[in-house]
Amino acid sequence: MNDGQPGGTRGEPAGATPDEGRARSGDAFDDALALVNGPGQPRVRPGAEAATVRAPYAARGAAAGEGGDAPYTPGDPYTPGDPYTPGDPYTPDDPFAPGDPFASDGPGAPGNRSDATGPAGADDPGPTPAPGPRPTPAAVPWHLARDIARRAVTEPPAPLTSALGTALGRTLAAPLTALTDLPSFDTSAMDGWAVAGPGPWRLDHPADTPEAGPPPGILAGHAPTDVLLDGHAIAIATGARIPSGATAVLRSEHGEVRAPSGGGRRLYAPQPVPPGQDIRPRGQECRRGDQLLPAGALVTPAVLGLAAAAGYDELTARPRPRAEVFVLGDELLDHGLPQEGRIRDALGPMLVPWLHALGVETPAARHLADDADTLYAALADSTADVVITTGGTASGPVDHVHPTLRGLGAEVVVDGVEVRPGHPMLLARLAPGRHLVGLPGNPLAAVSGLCTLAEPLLCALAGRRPAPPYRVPLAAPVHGHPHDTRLVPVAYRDDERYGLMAAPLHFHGPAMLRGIAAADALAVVPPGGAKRGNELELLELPWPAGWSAGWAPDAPTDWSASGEL
Ligand SMILES: Nc1nc2c(c(=O)[nH]1)N[C@H]1C(S)=C(S)[C@@H](COP(=O)(O)OP(=O)(O)OC[C@H]3O[C@@H](n4cnc5c(N)ncnc54)[C@H](O)[C@@H]3O)O[C@H]1N2
Ligand code: MOO
Repeated sequence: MNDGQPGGTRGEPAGATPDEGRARSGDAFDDALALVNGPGQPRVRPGAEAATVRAPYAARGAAAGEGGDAPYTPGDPYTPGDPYTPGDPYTPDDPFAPGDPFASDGPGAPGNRSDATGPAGADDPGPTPAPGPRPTPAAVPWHLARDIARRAVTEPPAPLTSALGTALGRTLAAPLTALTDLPSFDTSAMDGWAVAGPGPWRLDHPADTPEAGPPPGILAGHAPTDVLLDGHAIAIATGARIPSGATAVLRSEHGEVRAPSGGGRRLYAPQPVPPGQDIRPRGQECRRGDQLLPAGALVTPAVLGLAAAAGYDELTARPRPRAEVFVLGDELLDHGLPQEGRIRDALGPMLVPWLHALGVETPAARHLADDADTLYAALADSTADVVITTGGTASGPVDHVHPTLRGLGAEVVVDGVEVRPGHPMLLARLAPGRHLVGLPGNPLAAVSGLCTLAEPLLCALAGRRPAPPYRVPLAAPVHGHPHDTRLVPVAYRDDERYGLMAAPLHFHGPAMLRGIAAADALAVVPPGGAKRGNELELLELPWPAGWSAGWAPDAPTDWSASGEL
């Protein structure tokens, strides 16, 4: 079946000959994009302004969202030969294009779990309750699934008080209030002279310093006690405390020192010096007691710096959630080339650092044998806040997740989500405060489950606020599933005419990682699809936040623990 690869030669980038697709731009990202989609476009990271809704088509009214090809005028820079245009091979090969053979994975396909548990149609007798001590819920819409996952946490783990450095990546449990005014004294913003009143000024030497040579002046860290008299000046360094009586600071490059014949030194300024110039007044940034950040803010390196400046030695913050990853599947290899029906584990190497990037403490993934007893023991023994399993969510002969959850008496909170890929994902409550997220085994389906269920759950466990929805217009149309939401890898591109846009990437089949590996985000495509120019919600991939929070991936997957392969 077509697993989402573009048309033309199977496995070649869409809209390009094989050679074109592999042209190198010299830029790693453009090369990656070219490998995925054909010749690349410059990469543009969204800046602060990009966090707001950008609506390049908004002025064209409803046509942008509903009116066929209305937004595309002749001469549109995307039309001829653009790798993302409607005529691009991307479109007919889309897994949800009518008549696409991939549709056999769709909702009408025989044996599709979602059909068994999804919303009832006119003749549908409704979901059949699964056997076991607890009824299992029907598949839920994608937005609802995220909401349920977020609300599954009734009480995040108790906050801990620790030295500043160890609070990195935790979440503020209470607002950060200033313990001092900032700056805590009137401060010189420049190297130069503190002056009192209008010039020229008589240059003071601090007590006990020789008259000859440049006056040492007031340095940062000093606490001047002498009052600066009107008509006097004294050298001062950036960050030094302004002496009382001073009215301004004159920058060193703006003043001239002369030594008149009568003795002493005089300081001249070519321009009048306005009162307050280059003085940072006490309390300019905050007053003691001001709220600097709300509870729920992530403790980033910048937050640590602010907290230190504001007088904190310790922070009280909610700990990073602890997750464990169990990789299921006897077919998985941890090294070398796929052989004899066995394939490489793509999920252990991906999920653990992905969780680190989300600010989650996660040891190396454990590979468990496809054996119900092994899974039962591992789940029963785990003390993690969240256990993440991969594979075994469907109803194959070695899909043990559902029966094991029943055996453990776990409450299945979400059993299937109306999203492609990844619809067999699940969320279960193992015990009060402990959850399991079951990710489907297909690698992009696992990413979908991670973003749909694990990320909101972990965000709530960390006591963090959910990020506000982020919407960007699509650079090309995307087919929709008839009933389910789709998550499609996209890369940002900067459009001369329309600004930031999200370009859908090829190789988005459930078993493929090639698209997501080149992506900036996953676009949330509503049932029925989206046209070019439609603004779609994006789930940004967490790399910048994760890497800046300073975690490195742990040791590689441990394959040797007892009871495991
Ligand atoms: N009768 C049905 N069969 C399937 C359905 C269904 O609704 N009814 N859904 C399909 C969908 S959609 C998905 S997704 C998968 C989910 O299957 P499981 O979660 O049970 O996963 P597995 O069967 O173990 O594996 C599926 C696929 O992924 C490969 N895999 C598994 N783990 C890894 C890994 N760590 N690294 C790389 N690849 C992995 C595995 O070899 C399989 O090819 O079920 C469908 N079937
Ligand atoms: O399409 Mo499955 O949902 O491959 O995850």
